[in-house]
Amino acid sequence: MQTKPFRIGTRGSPLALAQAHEARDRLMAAHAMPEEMFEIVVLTTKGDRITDRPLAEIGGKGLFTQELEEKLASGDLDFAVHSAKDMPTVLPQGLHLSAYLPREDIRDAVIGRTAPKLIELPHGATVGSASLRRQALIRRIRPDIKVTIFRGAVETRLRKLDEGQVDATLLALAGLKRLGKVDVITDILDPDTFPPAPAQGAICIESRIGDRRADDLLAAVNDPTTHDAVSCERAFLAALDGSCRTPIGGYAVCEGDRIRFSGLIITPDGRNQHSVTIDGNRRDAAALGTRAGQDIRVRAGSGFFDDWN
Ligand SMILES: NCc1[nH]cc(CCC(=O)O)c1CC(=O)O
Repeated sequence: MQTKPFRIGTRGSPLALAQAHEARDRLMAAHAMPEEMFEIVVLTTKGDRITDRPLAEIGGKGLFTQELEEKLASGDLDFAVHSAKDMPTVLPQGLHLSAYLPREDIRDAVIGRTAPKLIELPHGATVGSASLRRQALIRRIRPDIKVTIFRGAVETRLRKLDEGQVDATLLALAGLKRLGKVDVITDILDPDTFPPAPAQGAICIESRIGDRRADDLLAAVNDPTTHDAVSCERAFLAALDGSCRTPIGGYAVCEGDRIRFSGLIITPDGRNQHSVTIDGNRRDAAALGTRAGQDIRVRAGSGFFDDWN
């Protein structure tokens, strides 16, 4: 019987802590283990420290994960808990995403101050968001809207909105639910017209490849439906661009042994886009995502990516 507690690494934001606690609670329940068997270890990442510049500018993917992954690789941590949406498509050698907790709602939520819905905002209104995808999708509906960079923890963004810095902001419904803040939401966006980021709403657990003790423990909390859907979405992202500089949206839905995926790429001004829908057997989830990404890549041509990079 193992007696040394498992060390679970997480960032320190309220959302990250809520996710780490959810992971620990599910592990305790699945294995009838006491709380003392899990130690939550809080680390600060580069993405947490730099809050005044767009993520794509600081260096894109990996900003929220590098410190955790170093400690995971060195054996200082047994697992790291992340928003799957923040994970690079390529992980450091020796690490893998070994479990996905049951997914929360995948949709984006609007928190409107001067109007509840995007289409009702005043002409020339300002929306705060640092996400290229949200920026592009907003401009597709409302080219007159100004999107300004809006970063920081969910609480910080809500405070800036309250102070009147912007007319509205967009946040993942999943994060607001996990923080118990759904009361601020004024509208929820349809994923078919406003596709979420790949892996949005999913919590993943990263561990060392070949760590049998970790694998045995994590298998009991893995949700196969979330695993397959997110694997498909991440493969789509990987086939297109891992750099975080291209607005990409898409989501997969599993039904029985089938999976259906819809995705798009769109220019930041919202004027040009290519979309794809594909379905197949759940067994081939990742291959379907890859094929969808390659299909879009061929149709868009390299010029589509060069135009603004
Ligand atoms: N990029 C930051 C980030 N990473 C995960 C979430 C929300 C939770 C999730 O999507 O699972 C957020 C904030 C947001 O987009 O509102």
